[in-house]
Amino acid sequence: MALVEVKNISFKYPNGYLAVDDVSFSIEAGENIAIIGQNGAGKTTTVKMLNGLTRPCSGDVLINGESTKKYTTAQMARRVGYVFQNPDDQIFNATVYKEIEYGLKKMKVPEEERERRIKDAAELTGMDKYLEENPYDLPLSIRKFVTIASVIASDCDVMIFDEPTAGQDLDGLERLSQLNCILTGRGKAIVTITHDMEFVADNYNRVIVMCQKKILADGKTEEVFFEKEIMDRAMLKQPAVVRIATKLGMTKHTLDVKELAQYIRENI
Ligand SMILES: Nc1ncnc2c1ncn2[C@@H]1O[C@H](COP(=O)(O)OP(=O)(O)OP(=O)(O)O)[C@@H](O)[C@H]1O
Repeated sequence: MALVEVKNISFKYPNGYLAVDDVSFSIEAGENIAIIGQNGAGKTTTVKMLNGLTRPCSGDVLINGESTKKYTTAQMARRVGYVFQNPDDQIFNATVYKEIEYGLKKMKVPEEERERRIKDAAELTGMDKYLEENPYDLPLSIRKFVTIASVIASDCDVMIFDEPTAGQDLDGLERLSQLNCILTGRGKAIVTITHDMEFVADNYNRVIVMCQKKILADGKTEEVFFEKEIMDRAMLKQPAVVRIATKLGMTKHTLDVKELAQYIRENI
């Protein structure tokens, strides 16, 4: 049984706009998935239905085989954590420590366990040096890690990151890569919405391409990225390694720059 099963979900906003149309996919524990697509494709609306922030108008989302219809949004937050695109939609406590602790107190996690989880999440995200700071005295890129730390501390099975790479420097991107590895190693499923195709090529085994409210492709990253027609239809730019390999006529689909360099050395 898959950890998450999304079955034919659709969603219409109150103004009647259909934002997601009959979308289905499943997620296994330990999977690392990027959801990509142009602005307005329906990515955020789709992932919000995974944790109950938005309820499907039709279809269903099952977590560990159980329909999310039975759960309140608060109950869902224990299973599926969501890091908003804009951290300022999420942060409201006076210190980083209290911000990470907030959800744990709500979940009535005992004090000792709370402290252990806060320490772990803060160390993983590099927030350990900011614990007594007011989040709003920190730059946006760091505030994003404060919200990531809160979700890590909540220890959900599924963690959704909406545009985590936006505004991050190389250090932030490397930290995100490490987090992906560590969290999937712990059996967490990571679902990331991003417009950063280079980051996807380097970090995700599977991509879901959304286009005009529907899923256009769902498969191994190297296979999908080499399908120029799909990438063009979704208005997505292929990462540099794919464009170079294609121009060179390399038959093997690789996203590995070292492998591409070796091919060039041996063949050109
Ligand atoms: N509250 C709302 N009311 C009406 N329409 C909305 C609302 N929120 C989003 N939409 C519309 O739904 C569509 C899908 O939005 P969504 O945010 O899911 O797309 P997205 O793929 O995540 O885009 P982006 O990459 O820009 O975040 C867009 O056309 C958007 O304008």
